[in-house]
Amino acid sequence: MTLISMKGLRKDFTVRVKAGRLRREKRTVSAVDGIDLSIEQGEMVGYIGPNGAGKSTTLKMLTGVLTPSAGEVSVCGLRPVPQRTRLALRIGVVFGQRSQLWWDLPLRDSFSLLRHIYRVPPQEHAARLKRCRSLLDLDDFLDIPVRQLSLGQRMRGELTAALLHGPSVLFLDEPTIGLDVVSKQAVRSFLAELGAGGDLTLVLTTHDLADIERLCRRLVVIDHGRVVHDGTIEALHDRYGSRRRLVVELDAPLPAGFVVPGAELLSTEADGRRAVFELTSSSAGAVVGSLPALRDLSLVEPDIEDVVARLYRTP
Ligand SMILES: Nc1ncnc2c1ncn2[C@@H]1O[C@H](COP(=O)(O)OP(=O)(O)OP(=O)(O)O)[C@@H](O)[C@H]1O
Repeated sequence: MTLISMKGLRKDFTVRVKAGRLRREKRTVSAVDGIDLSIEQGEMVGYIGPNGAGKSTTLKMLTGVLTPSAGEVSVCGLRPVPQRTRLALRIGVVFGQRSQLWWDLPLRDSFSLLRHIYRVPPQEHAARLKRCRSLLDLDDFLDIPVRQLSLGQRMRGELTAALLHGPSVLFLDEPTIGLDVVSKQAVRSFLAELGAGGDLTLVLTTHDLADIERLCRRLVVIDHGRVVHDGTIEALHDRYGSRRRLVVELDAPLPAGFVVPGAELLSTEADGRRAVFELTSSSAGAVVGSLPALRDLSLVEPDIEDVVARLYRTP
């Protein structure tokens, strides 16, 4: 079942730019420039792109914060702006930079207020909160006012707040921004656990590609407000010719002019006792089989950061 649909979605902003010492002229910025996309129930989609690509603007249109300039958008069968109140019951939203919690209240009280606002039956609320408390380790800071929480603690609170009414779709804008390694892992594991149920649909924007690798089967890359890739991470590697690397340690230096068909020797170090091959069409086994005096080896998977950086640079 399609839960999110965008057809020819556009958002133009009119901005005033300096055009001389005293003059300013109007210019139109197409933040989202004709996006067609549909997302099915249960999909976990990474929505990425360089700064200013239009990610937040898209999320704002999907969540009813911004009215599109043109095109159609529907989320859970609703039109986000005119049906915003009904939509709020079906979606959860976490914008990393903004809070939906009450700054002066302890987390526990924020959660209880949200139960009243969304009119969640007490048992349902209690069951969801229990799950979040255990998966996100909330108990140590449930009674502390939100303003005194660390960023990582607050983010765990934000995720809980976004889920207590049982939304079908979760929109996350940079949920791990500024978090330390441990908190990032806690947030990712929590989201992975939620996704494992197969019911929750998740749209995630992030500049941290480890979030995507850990969570998302599908990757949508946008640039200048347009979709430039829509597919799996593997498809991205295939498209950009990413290749695995084989690093070998040898007991004797690699013979001069050493060649293996289907692999390219990228570099040698330690007087030829360490060599790095890129596997073009050959298997690691074929290279290893032809190496003299092999002591140790490791295979390095292609790095998604490199591929995405190349994609961002492609005009
Ligand atoms: N309210 C606004 N008024 C004018 N221009 C805007 C407004 N909001 C966004 N823009 C412009 O629209 C473009 C897309 O911005 P958006 O915030 O959607 O990008 P983003 O992909 O989320 O970027 P980032 O990764 O930096 O958060 C940018 O050129 C931005 O300057």
